[in-house]
Amino acid sequence: MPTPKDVYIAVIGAGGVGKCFLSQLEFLSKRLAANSSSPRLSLVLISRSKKILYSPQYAPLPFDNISTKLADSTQQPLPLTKTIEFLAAAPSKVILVDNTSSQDIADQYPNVLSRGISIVTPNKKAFSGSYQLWQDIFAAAASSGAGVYHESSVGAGLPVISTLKDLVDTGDSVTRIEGVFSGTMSFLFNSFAPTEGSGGKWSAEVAKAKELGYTEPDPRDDLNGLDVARKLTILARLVGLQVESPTSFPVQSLIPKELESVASGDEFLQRLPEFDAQMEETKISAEKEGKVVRFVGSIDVEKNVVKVGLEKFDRSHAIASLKGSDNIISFYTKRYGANPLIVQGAGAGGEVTAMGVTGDLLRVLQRIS
Ligand SMILES: NC(=O)C1=CN([C@@H]2O[C@H](COP(=O)(O)OP(=O)(O)OC[C@H]3O[C@@H](n4cnc5c(N)ncnc54)[C@H](OP(=O)(O)O)[C@@H]3O)[C@@H](O)[C@H]2O)C=CC1
Ligand SMILES: N[C@@H](CC=O)C(=O)O
Ligand code: NA
Repeated sequence: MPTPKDVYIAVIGAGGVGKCFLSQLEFLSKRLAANSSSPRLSLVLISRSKKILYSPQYAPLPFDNISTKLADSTQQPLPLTKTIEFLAAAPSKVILVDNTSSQDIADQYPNVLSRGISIVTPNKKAFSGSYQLWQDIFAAAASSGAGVYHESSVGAGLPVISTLKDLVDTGDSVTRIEGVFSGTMSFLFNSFAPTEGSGGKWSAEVAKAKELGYTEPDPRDDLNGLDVARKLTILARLVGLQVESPTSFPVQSLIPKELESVASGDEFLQRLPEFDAQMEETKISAEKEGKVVRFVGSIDVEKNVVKVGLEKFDRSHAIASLKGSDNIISFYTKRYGANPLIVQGAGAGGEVTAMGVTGDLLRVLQRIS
């Protein structure tokens, strides 16, 4: 029999972020179990595209070798609607952790939340899809009392969304947000066009970024600028701008014209070396001015202008001298004046992204238990 302290956890997606999340969840549930007044976490469902592992009676699934057990599971996959039914029927509170980049799952958030199931996720699709979906999500959460948290949807585990919410909720007036919002783009330009030395080949750096787990499941979603556009859409909405979609403002794509219609991400990566000369030209043109090129985004709140694309920077500029997959996000506000509040650090990677998801899980626990 469940006790009021039991909280059931369902995890969809066990890739780069999902696997790291599971090990952090194991750590957290052990830590909470050591304190008798803390909620007791039970993992009751885990799934991937074509695999599922769940306990029909909501008995906790043991954590040991959970990814292997999922891969070997012979349980019949449940359609998403059945998964939601299963969770809604649980005899205790439930938190759904969406570690996918699926739009289909994101579209179900209003339904999930209206059934009283809380959500934590690094998936940007729900919060940067149509403005109607954004409104439906927060309306469903408000009426059911379920929590919805998505810190890792911008700047991975960096405290970007929580910082912006604190600024807004304490009455500061945010006038401008700008910086480097993509771990992949940061890594690519820091290694392809470093402030010192000559840098690697563009296509080879793209392949490395994918291997390191920085890119979206399909790296074209990073290179076409859409990933950054999604993050800016989320931040713009949080400061009150009614941005309709991530394609409703100027976004520069780095996908060569000739590769725009290739069928798969793998074919795209295979053919990318044919177009290295194009990016090389962009780099050389900046070098001729003594500068380096970087992929940045900005939101001018007062003018309601959002844009994403390449810009040239002096080598001494903070954006030019970032390292690895670091993001840098500057919040200009009335309270902070001429010196912005700056958040900086790793903006991609399984562990740091999962940390933002696990931190959000803690926030939901504080709220519902
Ligand atoms: N990687 C990073 O640094 C960051 C990632 N994020 C976000 O985190 C999320 C996960 O990224 P990442 O772990 O790198 O991606 P991966 O491609 O490594 O993992 C995605 C996982 O989701 C599963 N999946 C996809 N579609 C479905 C579906 N319809 N039903 C069930 N499972 C599904 C995949 O299963 P299968 O393998 O079986 O197909 C896989 O286990 C994305 O939304 C991404 O934007 C956010 C910040 C940083
Ligand atoms: N692909 C994204 C992952 C985090 O959102 C990035 O590189 O920033
Ligand atoms: Na974040």
